[in-house]
Amino acid sequence: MFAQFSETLGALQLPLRVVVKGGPTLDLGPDPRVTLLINDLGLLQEMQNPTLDKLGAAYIDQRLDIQGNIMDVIAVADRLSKGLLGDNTEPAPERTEHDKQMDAEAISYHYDLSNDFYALWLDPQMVYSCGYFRNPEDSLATAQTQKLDHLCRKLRLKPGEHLLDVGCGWGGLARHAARYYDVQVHGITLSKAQLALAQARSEAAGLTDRVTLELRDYRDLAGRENYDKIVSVGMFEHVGHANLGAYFKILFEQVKPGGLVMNHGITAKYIDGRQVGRGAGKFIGRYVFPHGELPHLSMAIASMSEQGLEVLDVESLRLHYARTLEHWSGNLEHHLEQAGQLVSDKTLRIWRIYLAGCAYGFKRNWMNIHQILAVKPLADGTHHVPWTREDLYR
Ligand SMILES: C[S@@+](CC[C@H](N)C(=O)[O-])C[C@H]1O[C@@H](n2cnc3c(N)ncnc32)[C@H](O)[C@@H]1O
Repeated sequence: MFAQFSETLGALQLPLRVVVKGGPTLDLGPDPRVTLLINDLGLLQEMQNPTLDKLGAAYIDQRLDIQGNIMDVIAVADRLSKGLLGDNTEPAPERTEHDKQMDAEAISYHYDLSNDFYALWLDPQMVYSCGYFRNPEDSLATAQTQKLDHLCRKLRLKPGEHLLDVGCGWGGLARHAARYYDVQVHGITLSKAQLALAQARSEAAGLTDRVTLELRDYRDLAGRENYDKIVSVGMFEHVGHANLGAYFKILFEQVKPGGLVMNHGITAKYIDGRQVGRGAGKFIGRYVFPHGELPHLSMAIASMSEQGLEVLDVESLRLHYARTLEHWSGNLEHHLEQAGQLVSDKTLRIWRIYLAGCAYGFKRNWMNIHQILAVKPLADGTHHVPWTREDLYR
């Protein structure tokens, strides 16, 4: 078994050392930077068909341990997987009918994990979405502040306006918009842990007169045309293809005529949803974001348009997200010991792979992220959005 394994993999010349527990050690190429410690011999057989979800699962289940820089580990795993399996793509994953209970459970699984754990590797504002790097060398904190401001500028926020933040996370955008743009923000989230900390932070910042945060599903927003502007950041990945139309319909109904809607979210590489990354998406769906779904940009735009939202502007921030994830992953790697005291070993293994793997995937164009700005036109079809983008960059 080991001879067959070494023959198949040796040809790939990977900078990889394989150490079999209680057995031999094998270098699969010169200068190994990554070591795989195989705790379960059965894995050698499975590694003849090394999809990334299988490799990830083996690590999570402790059948496999890793040594080396986590980014190198991901790169080597991908080379190994690609070397044996090629570039084949899988059909689109099965989509689920999302209901409120299913979504609440999925959100709680991910976001109610531990605020202290997230605080270890996010920026000080705890913004959990792609940053905006004016310069690739910007710090994470700078990039996140720039992103919050980029969104507020795109929304052309004016003092006294009412802003709905759908999926407000730990409230970073709500505080930024209230503090610097003097708007009234209503933020909703499905995570109890997020809400508690977001509320505490808005109280500590003395912003409770302008920031109202609550536990609420977007489907439970009451009334119509309550808001001048709506922003949704990193949330629509949880909506599901089946509910995309209903989601944008709610945003359309909630915004006043002439108001702007910003949808910032991750989008699929291919229109038909076929998967890239040899099982990477399967891993994310199984361990990280249950029932998460990525629509293609064209699908999001079509769905917004169908609901009456006129798309004005689209910006891809793909490489910004790769950089953001590199920061998150790097921060987590620097705090592994503390993290191990806050979450289980299994969770820590999952999040290590997820953050480094997504940094790798965004860099390689396995998925994208788009800010889509739309307007709900006035009754006569016009609107008052500036005729150029010049104001955004002044
Ligand atoms: C990736 S986080 C982004 C948080 C925040 N926008 C940020 O950029 O830091 C996704 C957010 O969407 C919220 N969310 C997901 N599904 C939701 C739903 N059905 N209704 C309301 N909020 C939801 C989650 O609770 C979480 O706050």
